[in-house]
Amino acid sequence: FAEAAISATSKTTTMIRYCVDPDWLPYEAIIDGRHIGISSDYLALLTDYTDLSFVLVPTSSWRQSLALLQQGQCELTPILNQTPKRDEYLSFSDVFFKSPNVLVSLKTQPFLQGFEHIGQRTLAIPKDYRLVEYVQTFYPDIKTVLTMTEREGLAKVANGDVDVFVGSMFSVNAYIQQHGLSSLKIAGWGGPEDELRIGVVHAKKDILEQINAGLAKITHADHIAIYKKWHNITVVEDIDYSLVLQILALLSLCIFFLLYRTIDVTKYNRHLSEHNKALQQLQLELERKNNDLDFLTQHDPLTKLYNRHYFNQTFLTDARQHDGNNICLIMIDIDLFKAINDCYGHATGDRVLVQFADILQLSVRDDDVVARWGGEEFVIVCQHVDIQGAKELCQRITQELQDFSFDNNIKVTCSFGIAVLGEHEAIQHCFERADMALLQAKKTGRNRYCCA
Ligand SMILES: Nc1nc2c(ncn2[C@@H]2O[C@H](COP(=O)(O)OP(=O)(O)OP(=O)(O)O)[C@@H](O)[C@H]2O)c(=O)[nH]1
Repeated sequence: FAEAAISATSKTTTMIRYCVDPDWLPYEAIIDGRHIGISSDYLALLTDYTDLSFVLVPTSSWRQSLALLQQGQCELTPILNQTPKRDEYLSFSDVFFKSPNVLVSLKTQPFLQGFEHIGQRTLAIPKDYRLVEYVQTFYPDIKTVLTMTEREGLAKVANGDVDVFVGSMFSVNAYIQQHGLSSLKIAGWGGPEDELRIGVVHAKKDILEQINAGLAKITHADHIAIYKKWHNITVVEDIDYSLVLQILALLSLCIFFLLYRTIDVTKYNRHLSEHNKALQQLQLELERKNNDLDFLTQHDPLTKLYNRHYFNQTFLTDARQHDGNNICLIMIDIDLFKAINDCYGHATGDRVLVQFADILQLSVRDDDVVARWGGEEFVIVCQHVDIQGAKELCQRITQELQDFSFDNNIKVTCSFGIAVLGEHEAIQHCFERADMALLQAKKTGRNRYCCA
C-alpha cells in the first residue's frame, strides 16, 4: 500500500487537506512527519478510486486535529466514530471499518465484563473520544479521568493511578505489545463497537458521494489485506495468574501437609513394627526360656532323662490313671560305681552315666518311661508289661551293657529290682518293694535282677 501522503496524478484532482490522530496506531499516526496506519492505506486506495488527492496537515494531538477541522483548516479526517457532537461540524461517510472497544486493567483486578461492573473504580478515557460522550450519557455515575491520549490512559492504569481504561481493541493491544506492559490485561468489553468512517467538514460534504463510491469499490481482499497488515493482535494474557498462584499455593500446602502426614504415619508405623518385632523376639525368647525351664524342671541335666521330680509328679500321683494291672517298676543301680569314679575320675564317671542312660533309653519301648532316680540309680516304668516282660527287659539291658564299649574299656554291670504294681497297691508301696528287690540283687552278688 502506498502511504497517505498522496502526490497529485495526471488526472484532474481535487486536493483535500486532512488531519489525523498523530498517536492512534494501528489506526493512524504521524511518524517522522509521515502519516501511517490503517487510515493511510484507505486514503491511498481512495486516491485510486476517486478524483481526490489528500494532503496531510500535521498535528501533534487528536485534540488539535479536531480543532483544525472545526476551524476549517483541515477538511477531512480519515477514520473516526460519528457522534452527535461531531455531527455539528463534520459529515460522515459510510462505515468502512469496525472494531470493538475493550476495558483494560491491571491483572490483579477481576474481570469486569462491561461498564456496568466498573462500580467505584476510576475509568480513564482519552479526551475528545466518542466514548467520553457515550459513558457520560449512559453511565453518568462512573468516575471518569480524561487523558490526552490512549497512551497516557494506559500508562495511568499501569502505574495504578486509575483502575480501568477504555479504548479501541486494536490500538490498546498494539500499545500494550509495543511497550511490553505485561501487568495489564483486557478485563472486558467496553461499550459499543467502533464504527469508523471518514469525516469531512460540512463545507466539503459534496465529496462524500465520491468517497462513498470509492469506499464501495474497495474489494473484500483489500479490506482483509489492510486488516492483516495492521492487525497484529495476539491475545493479551487473560488468565488471572494471581488466582492460579493462590490455588497452586493452596494445593502445594495440601500436598505438603498430606506428604508430611504420610511420612509421619509411615515413620510411626515403622517404629511400631520395629517395636512389634522386638516384642515378638522377646516373646519367642521367653517361650524358649520357658521351654528350657520346663525341660530343666523335668529332666536330669547330665543324662537328659526324666528326673525324679517329674517322675514323682507324673507317676506317684496319677499312675493309677494308667492301667495299674500292667505296670512294672524296675529300679536299677550301677554296680560298684564308686570304684569307677575313684579309678577314672568323676568326669569319666559322668560319661559312663550318660552312656548307661542311653543304653536304657534305647532298650525300652516308646511308651516306657526311663528316669534318673538319683546318683547312679535309675527307674523304668513299663506299661502293659507283665513280670516276664520286665525280666526280659532286664536281661536285654544286661546284655547291652556287656556288649557296649564304655570309656577306658570299663566294664559296667548293674542290678535290677522288679515289682509289678498290685491291683489296689499304692504306687509308693510298689516302689518300696522294687527297692527291696534291688537291695536283694545287690546282696546276692550284683549284676542280676530280683523280683519283689
Ligand atoms: N561321676 C559321678 N558320680 C556320681 C554321681 N552321682 C553319684 N555318684 C557317685 O556314685 C557313687 C555311689 O557309690 P555307692 O553308693 O557307694 O555305691 P556303689 O559304689 O555303686 O556300690 P554298690 O551300689 O553297692 O554297687 C558315689 O561315689 C557317688 O559319688 C554323678 O552324678 N556323677
